[in-house]
Amino acid sequence: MNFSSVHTLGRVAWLEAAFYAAYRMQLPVVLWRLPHRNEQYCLVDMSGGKRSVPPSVLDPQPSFLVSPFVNAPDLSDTICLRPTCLFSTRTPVQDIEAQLAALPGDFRALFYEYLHGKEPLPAGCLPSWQEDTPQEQNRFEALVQRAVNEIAAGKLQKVVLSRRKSLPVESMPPLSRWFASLAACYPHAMVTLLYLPAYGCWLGATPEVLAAQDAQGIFHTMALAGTQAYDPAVPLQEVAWRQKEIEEQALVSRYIINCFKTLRLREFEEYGPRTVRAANLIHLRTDFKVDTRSLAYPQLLDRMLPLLHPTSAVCGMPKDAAMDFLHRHENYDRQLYSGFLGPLGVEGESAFFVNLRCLQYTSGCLHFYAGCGITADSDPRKEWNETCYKMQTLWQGIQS
Ligand SMILES: C=C(O[C@@H]1C=C(C(=O)O)C=C[C@H]1O)C(=O)O
Repeated sequence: MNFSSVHTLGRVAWLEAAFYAAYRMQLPVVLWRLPHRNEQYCLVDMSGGKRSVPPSVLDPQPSFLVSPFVNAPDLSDTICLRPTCLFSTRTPVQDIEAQLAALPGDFRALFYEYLHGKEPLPAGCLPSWQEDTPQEQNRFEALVQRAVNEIAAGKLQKVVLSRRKSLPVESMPPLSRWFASLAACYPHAMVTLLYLPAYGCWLGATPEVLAAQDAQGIFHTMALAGTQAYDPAVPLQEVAWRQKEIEEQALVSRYIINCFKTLRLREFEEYGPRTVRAANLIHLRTDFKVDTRSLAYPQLLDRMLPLLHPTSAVCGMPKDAAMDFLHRHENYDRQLYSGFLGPLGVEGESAFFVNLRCLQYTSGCLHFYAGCGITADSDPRKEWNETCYKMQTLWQGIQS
């Protein structure tokens, strides 16, 4: 191998090569780019990705956590990826090569074939967008109506209903190119490309922080709910919200405040609600911050994570009644959609995001996922349209 030619390649090519080599060898791998950052990271786990209670934020070893939507109360079904190899677009090439040396020879061979273009990167075409059938629209609108009726009967206050749209594809799509497009188009989002043997490939650009703790010990979570299409003619400060969205978002804020109360923590700061943009959509958002250093509470994230997931932004209120409704009526397995994912202790930071605005590639199909919060005032047609906009957001991002 000619090292000098390898060294001149952009580091992004190294991430791509590692992704496809791991995918071909059915090893867990994830690429990610945090909101408002430039660096992209890659983690490959040769141990296969074990399920466990999430490691503590105080654990000195970095990891990447992936939780399905349905998890145990102690989150023991979380997949914990440990790095056999972990590098970013800032890592010196010599360091990446030293890490690769620890990987098996067949992985390295594939890796360098992708890196040198001897093995072409997947280049499958984007399928054409197929409109949903009237049956699918009717089914979803009837589901929304059923939820509205149960809410009116006082059985629950809010439930978040979702659906999956599947498009057949002939060959593996250019997932890493789509990852790059999303990273370029959506700087505010957490952009992830993940492969897990049990779940296939997942690509997403999510605007929703579930829980994070930065290197300065600042804990952050948010209540994000209420959705409208973004209209560039209306400044964000002038956007008007209906009572329905205001209440729906307030329920999420109340849910988060209750989590703090469970821990008897009063020292949180609350900002908002404000209108924020997420690609071609806008939402209402309240941010909550806690200075864990001044409170001497470094493990706050460990305590909050199992209380927060799943928040009423993706499940509902009360949580058990909403989950029960979803089990009885939603009629499909969300898998990783509306679960959470993110790095733990990578360069001193941990940040978990709700897995929204995502697609899954598995066995000849692309599956798009989207949901919407249902309250007593929901209109089934508007909720249907909301799921369409959310899917289109991702669709537009990968095409650009
Ligand atoms: C469920 C989704 O989004 C969630 C639901 C929202 C809503 O109901 O308005 C808004 C943001 C997210 O918390 C999704 O994008 O699939």
